[in-house]
Amino acid sequence: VPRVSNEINENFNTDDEVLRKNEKLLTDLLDSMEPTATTADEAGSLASTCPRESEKFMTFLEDILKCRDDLGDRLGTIVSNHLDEVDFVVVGSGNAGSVVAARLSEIPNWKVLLLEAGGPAPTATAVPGMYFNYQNSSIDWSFRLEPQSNAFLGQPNGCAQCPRGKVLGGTSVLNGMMYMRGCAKDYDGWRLPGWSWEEVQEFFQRSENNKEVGSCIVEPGHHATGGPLPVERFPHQPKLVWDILAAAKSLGFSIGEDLGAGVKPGFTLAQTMQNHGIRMSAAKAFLEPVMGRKNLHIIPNAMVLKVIVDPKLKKAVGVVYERHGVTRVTKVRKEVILCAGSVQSPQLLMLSGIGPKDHLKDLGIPVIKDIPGVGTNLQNHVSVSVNFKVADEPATNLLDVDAVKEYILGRRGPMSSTGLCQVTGFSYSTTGVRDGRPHIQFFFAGYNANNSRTGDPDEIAYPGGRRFNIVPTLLRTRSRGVLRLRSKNAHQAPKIYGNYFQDANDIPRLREGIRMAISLAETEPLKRVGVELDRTPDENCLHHQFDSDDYWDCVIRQRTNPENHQCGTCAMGTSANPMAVLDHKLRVRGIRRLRVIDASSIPDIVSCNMAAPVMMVAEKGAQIIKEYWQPDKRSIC
Ligand SMILES: Cc1cc2nc3c(=O)[nH]c(=O)nc-3n(C[C@H](O)[C@H](O)[C@H](O)COP(=O)(O)OP(=O)(O)OC[C@H]3O[C@@H](n4cnc5c(N)ncnc54)[C@H](O)[C@@H]3O)c2cc1C
Repeated sequence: VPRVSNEINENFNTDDEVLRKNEKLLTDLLDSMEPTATTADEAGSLASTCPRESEKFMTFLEDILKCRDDLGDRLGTIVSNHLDEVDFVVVGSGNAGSVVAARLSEIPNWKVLLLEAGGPAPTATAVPGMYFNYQNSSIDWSFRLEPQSNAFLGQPNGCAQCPRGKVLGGTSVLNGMMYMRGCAKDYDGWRLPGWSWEEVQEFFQRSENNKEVGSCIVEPGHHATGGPLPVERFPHQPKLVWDILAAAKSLGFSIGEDLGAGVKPGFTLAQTMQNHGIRMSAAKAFLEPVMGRKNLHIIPNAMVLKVIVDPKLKKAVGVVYERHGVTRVTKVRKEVILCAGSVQSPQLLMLSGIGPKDHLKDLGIPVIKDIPGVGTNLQNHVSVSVNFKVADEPATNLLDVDAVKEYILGRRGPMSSTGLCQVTGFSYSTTGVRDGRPHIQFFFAGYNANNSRTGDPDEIAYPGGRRFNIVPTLLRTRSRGVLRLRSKNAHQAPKIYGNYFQDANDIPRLREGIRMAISLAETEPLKRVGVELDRTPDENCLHHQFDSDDYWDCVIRQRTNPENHQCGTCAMGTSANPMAVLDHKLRVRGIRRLRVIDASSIPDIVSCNMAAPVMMVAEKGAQIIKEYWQPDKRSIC
């Protein structure tokens, strides 16, 4: 191995002959490992996610990755035939749908059909270093927000992006894998029976296989080891990660918080939803191990067009879906469960005649149930990216041949992590109430091993030195967005109005986050390694003095970054709340046999990333369904 590694290092460049030679060396190297099978048909190639000049190397890399069957999506190899009638139809295989389908199919005499609009996950999505590659690719719905007069002004056409996974595993195939739960006040504040922080812990833990129980990052009593979802820190950290944590410590923040035990002010390395350097999407964690179940049927590339609701009985009786141009109907004996996410669950309800009656009438959709709250209450975190540089550090490529070998041979090295994205921090703002819920979260981005032209360790990825970003993020904003149908065509993306910065406190508070990010960069541990604010002014804010409050407010409006934590568009609520779409058992109000279980069901956004909370909702939702249909068996599994 060392001999081959050295030769490749010495010789690697874009020259065809050398490339072929190195290919052979790596092939020989790989041949000495266990033989592996190739994966099923894939939605998008790795090379297509990179600039054209990287095509040769990235194609080569993808071929190597495909040699490892621990990376591929085995789910895509099994495609169910159409079924006329089942017990449950689950729509969408994302963070929620994978959990719901896996849990319901634990009951052997329940026939469960999972319909997913996307196909199998491309092999390289399993590589944490490729975290950013697949946004805006063929497995991303690539939604866009409607333009606003005071936000994302610098984005093309004033439209911000809203990535969502269109693939088996949904957005859990695109996300940053960070695992965290929010804090007690978040859930207690929902004021819904059965959903307090204390009551939902059981459902977080049901999913979890925490591989670091007993380590300093895992507080005793909050975690479990028996679930399908591996949770642990990445095997690799760039050195700057430790400098950032030292910097936070020097500002008085605690370090090494357990984000599963309840987020609080402090900085830490997040535990992540991966298994020693392999992304564990919800599909991979929950569905792959049970894909042999005879009663679990999965149909990828099946786009649900609407739920069929009996208008007299007010009862869901089935779904209409389309696959490869053919439209089909599947009926249900028990329930339809929408797990299509915050954008498409409300879209599907409205397409099915359930939503604000005036809006439906305007589009010529027959109204079956007037529920004004459908599509309202859209909540999200909002952030802005601040650029820093590491003076004098050349931005050499982190994806080189050594990195490939380290990953292929041991699932270690820069490809086995998301670089700086694994660090996060929480803080109160100086003006907000300190009630246990932090106001600002910090994300970081940089040091990703995700693209290379040549695989040469000396290749410069970005001219002008190493760059990274600190991304202060508002966790508690009172601004609320709305989602409306563009037309009654299910293939047309709905209109998403984010309505960011409606609340007058939001911009000053986000500016405070920017100031905190700059203070972090000015601490001794980061100054020592050459970190400094990138003082290249934003070209749209040149009319303000750099670093003045007005300048940063302008940057916030230009470079507004809607986070990826959209929720609340089919919110649970009590009968006293006229805008509630679901009751506390996730049932659509006034319609029988129809539930929504996903991020859209969450009534009030939690103080952190959303994947683990969504999976908790799914675990609890599945339990509620089991108890309803099997009232004599209260604790199955
Ligand atoms: C770039 C990015 C980074 C993120 N990073 C993190 C992170 O590090 N940690 C974290 O906790 N959270 C993170 N999140 C957020 C988290 O991933 C989402 O909140 C979560 O995945 C939402 O789960 P869901 O089940 O509601 O929806 P999704 O996972 O989006 O699932 C919805 C599924 O339904 C399918 N579908 C939709 N419409 C139809 C239809 N009509 N017919 C059939 N199928 C349909 C979709 O294709 C999709 O598979 C991130 C999100 C993004 C976009």
